[in-house]
Amino acid sequence: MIAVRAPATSANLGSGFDVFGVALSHPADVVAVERAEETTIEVTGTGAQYIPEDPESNVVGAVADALDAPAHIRIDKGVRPASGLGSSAASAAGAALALDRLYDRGNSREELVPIAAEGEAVVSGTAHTDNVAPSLLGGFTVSSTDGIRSVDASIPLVACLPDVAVSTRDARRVVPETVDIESLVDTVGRASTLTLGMCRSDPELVGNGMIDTVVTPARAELITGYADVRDAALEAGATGVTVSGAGPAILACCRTSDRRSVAAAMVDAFLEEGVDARAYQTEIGPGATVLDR
Ligand SMILES: Nc1ncnc2c1ncn2[C@@H]1O[C@H](COP(=O)(O)OP(=O)(O)OP(=O)(O)O)[C@@H](O)[C@H]1O
Ligand SMILES: N[C@@H](CCO)C(=O)O
Repeated sequence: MIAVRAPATSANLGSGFDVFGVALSHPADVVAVERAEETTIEVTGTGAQYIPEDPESNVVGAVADALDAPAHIRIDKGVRPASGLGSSAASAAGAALALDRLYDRGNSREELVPIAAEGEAVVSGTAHTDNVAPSLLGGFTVSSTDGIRSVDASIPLVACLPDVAVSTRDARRVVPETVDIESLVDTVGRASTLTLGMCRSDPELVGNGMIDTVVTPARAELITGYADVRDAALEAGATGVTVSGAGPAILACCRTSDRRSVAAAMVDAFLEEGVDARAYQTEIGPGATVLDR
């Protein structure tokens, strides 16, 4: 039996739609695999009741197929589904690494990224890699048409998750189909600033680079209280705020000294809108790890 802890992730970071992603130090899924004649799946943990155990519908079924690695797969969910925190990606990345090691397939983590992305296609309709890449590689990742690159960065974060669900499939429907040149120039500038900030582990630059005028305004409409929660986080010291992945989680970048008050301000602002929420005080962390058992 092999068990892997695969972390939650936050994709997009505002200006890097479908490109940027970060691994979060917590929460995480744990995926345990044992060889079997055919794939069966068992799911426990946060939101398990909303996750299918049928291999055709669960992301890990597609990963087992892609690796030709049938197994009994147990998923202990730490990352709530439809959260914007890469819940499906954590399971897919964990299964990819665990099954690869179980069957000695010898793939590198980079080679496992497109395999894990097969799982993402099952739930969102596209094999986007911006969540599975950080869950496998850790740090800050750039999924570009010319490859996937990662860099370690030390950045404190708050991921505030309201008690509502937004599916990635639905949130992709509101993404604008065209972009004007002014927005393009602004986005390239912000994304470049964010990348520099990651290389320097500078929360100020990362926060400035998270501003996005293209996708985030449309996605924010799907999240009750978004503007109030963003403003409360900025007032409490956040250096930048955006929708995490496809939402409804909201991601704030901050300095370590402000993280606790940013988290409290975000939860309170959601509560004022009548929405229960929990805040993860987290940071950029490592990729999936094989557990000693
Ligand atoms: N192993 C799994 N873990 C989580 N969700 C799964 C899994 N397998 C299938 N699903 C389905 O995927 C959907 C959740 O994935 P979705 O991409 O919408 O959310 P997310 O991964 O939290 O979001 P995001 O990609 O925006 O960070 C739910 O419908 C859920 O039933
Ligand atoms: N880039 C994807 C990530 C989903 O987590 C999207 O925003 O639709």
